[in-house]
Amino acid sequence: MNILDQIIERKKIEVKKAKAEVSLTELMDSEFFRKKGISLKKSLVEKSGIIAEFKRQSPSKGIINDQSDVLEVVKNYEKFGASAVSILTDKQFFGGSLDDILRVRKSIEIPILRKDFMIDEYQFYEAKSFGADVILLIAANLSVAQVEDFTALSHQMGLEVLLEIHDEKELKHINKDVDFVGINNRNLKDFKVDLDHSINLKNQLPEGILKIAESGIYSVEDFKFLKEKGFDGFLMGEYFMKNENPGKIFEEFVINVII
Ligand SMILES: O=P(O)(O)OC[C@@H](O)[C@@H](O)c1c[nH]c2ccccc12
Repeated sequence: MNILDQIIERKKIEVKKAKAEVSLTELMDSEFFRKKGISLKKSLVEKSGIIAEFKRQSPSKGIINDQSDVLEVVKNYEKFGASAVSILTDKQFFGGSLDDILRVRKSIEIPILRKDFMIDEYQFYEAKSFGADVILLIAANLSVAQVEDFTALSHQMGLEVLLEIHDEKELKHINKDVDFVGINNRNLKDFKVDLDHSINLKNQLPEGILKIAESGIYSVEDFKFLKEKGFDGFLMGEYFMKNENPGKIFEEFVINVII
């Protein structure tokens, strides 16, 4: 079984457990459930375009940073111009939790992307109730019909949708309602990173859709290359998180790419 399949198997068990512990009605009782979300569409064009990620560990890299405090890091991401923050909420493989979102929600005003493996409607209620504004759908583990249904459900709740694809056969998952298409430069099955492959795929996207380059952006040159090729947004995690002070590295990076 590849790692993505392992994650999904585990996720099914987690969702089942969460459902037994907290009902949908309880989730819908949250103050955030009734609040309007903060739009990434707007902030993507108005700010740096960078969606800066908080990620403690990953299956491909092991521990990346288990010392930094989520609140301190995302406040700095916001302060120095991030368009949004991405927070990994998978515990088993990425060391995160929904509580990380809850903890920071009231302290920042930029959108929060709940980064997880969405397979069940319940998780969308969770995302909204813990204060997320955007959710990720990964084409590699969803059917075309699931992407459509989950997009409709997200919009009903006021969540924006980032659909992640990695190869040509996933182009069919794109529908006119998704808010952003992300191209993952990293293959989630073998972890290989290839920026040229992403440019190739980007050229096959429908016109007018907001395009986000994801993963493996490890230098100012990588960023500038992808920007020049027409990406509107840039999802970056490890480059910042592998340092003791991710917010400081973010600040330096933004200064370098803006000049
Ligand atoms: O740390 P990186 O290489 O900058 O990548 C960030 C982000 O794109 C990556 O964490 C990611 C992209 N898609 C995912 C899906 C699941 C988990 C993680 C991801």
